[in-house]
Amino acid sequence: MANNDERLRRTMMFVPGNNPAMVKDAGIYGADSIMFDLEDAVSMAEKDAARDLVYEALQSQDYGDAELVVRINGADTPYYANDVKAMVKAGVDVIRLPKTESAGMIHDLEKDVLAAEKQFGREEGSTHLMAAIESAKGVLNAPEIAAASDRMIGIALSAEDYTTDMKTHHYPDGAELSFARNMVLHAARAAGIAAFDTVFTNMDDTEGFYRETRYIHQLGFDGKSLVNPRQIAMVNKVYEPTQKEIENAKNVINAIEEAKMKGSGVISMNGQMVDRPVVMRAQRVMKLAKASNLLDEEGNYIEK
Ligand SMILES: CC(=O)SCCNC(=O)CCNC(=O)[C@H](O)C(C)(C)COP(=O)(O)OP(=O)(O)OC[C@H]1O[C@@H](n2cnc3c(N)ncnc32)[C@H](O)[C@@H]1OP(=O)(O)O
Ligand SMILES: O=C([O-])CC(=O)C(=O)O
Ligand SMILES: [Mg+2]
Repeated sequence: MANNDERLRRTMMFVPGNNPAMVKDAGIYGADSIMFDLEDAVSMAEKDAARDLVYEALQSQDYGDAELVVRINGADTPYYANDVKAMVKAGVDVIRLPKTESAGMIHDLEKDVLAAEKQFGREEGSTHLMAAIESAKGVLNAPEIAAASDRMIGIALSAEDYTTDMKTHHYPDGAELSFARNMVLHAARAAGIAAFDTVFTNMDDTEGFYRETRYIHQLGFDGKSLVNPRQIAMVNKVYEPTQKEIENAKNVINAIEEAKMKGSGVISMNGQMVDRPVVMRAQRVMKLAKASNLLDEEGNYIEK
């Protein structure tokens, strides 16, 4: 299993790498992961300046507990080699490869990252990777891509490019994304890594954003790529467990602890069987409850 480090990744916010104010303030909004973009948000003329800006920020800014991700330019561009070197040198947590179509692209990136880790004295294996799936070919190869490296922490569906490749666009009901979402999600789960849903670009359509987020939460995605800080609280709201779910999760965890002391791995609670999968779901509920500030010091539910 790859880097399934149990970190919560509900929100991965794109920050244009050429915007000094946005890069500087990116940590104040509370995203689980901050993703500096060197690719499509940055014009050709600004590629080198954006790389320098993000490199400096990674060295000097305090982004708290957020995971720091950089979307580099693809290997078929003249920017890729310098992007990889600079981001590894800066000690980024995760490199996101855009428009990934094969496991081979991840293997090539892995070699380049390892060479950079050696060159700059970084711990070997410390730079994690993720892939954006943005085409029919990428979707069909998603299982191999997700399992391509022990450095992989996740894969993301990127619907803007994907729907263009499929000769359609991102509709409100998302029917055109159904196959891709299910492929990406199954590929990620089979590889033991995170799955991220696509960006939602209409900032004024709050109801549409909630509808889409509730849907991908129900499917089982870890979270979404975002383009705007206003979307963070909305995603967190959807991922927030209810009081009933929290109380049930606590009861499950207490019951299984008691059962373990009696030497049993399965028990019945209020007539319902409690075994490993139920306990794992309960643990995830408690982690989400904690991240949503819904627990006091004793782990009891607190009304917000
Ligand atoms: C298909 C793809 O490849 S998507 C990925 C590439 N695209 C991007 O990275 C775009 C990222 N998003 C943005 O640039 C912006 O959110 C836009 C252009 C979509 C909207 O911008 P605005 O209308 O200014 O947004 P809004 O009014 O909500 O901004 C509020 C505050 O949040 C800041 N902000 C907005 N978006 C971001 C962001 N993505 N990262 C960091 N800060 C941001 C603004 O600078 C502003 O700060 P201020 O109050 O200190 O001035
Ligand atoms: O990765 C993303 O979510 C944004 C993106 O590039 C796309 O949708 O094409
Ligand atoms: Mg794209």
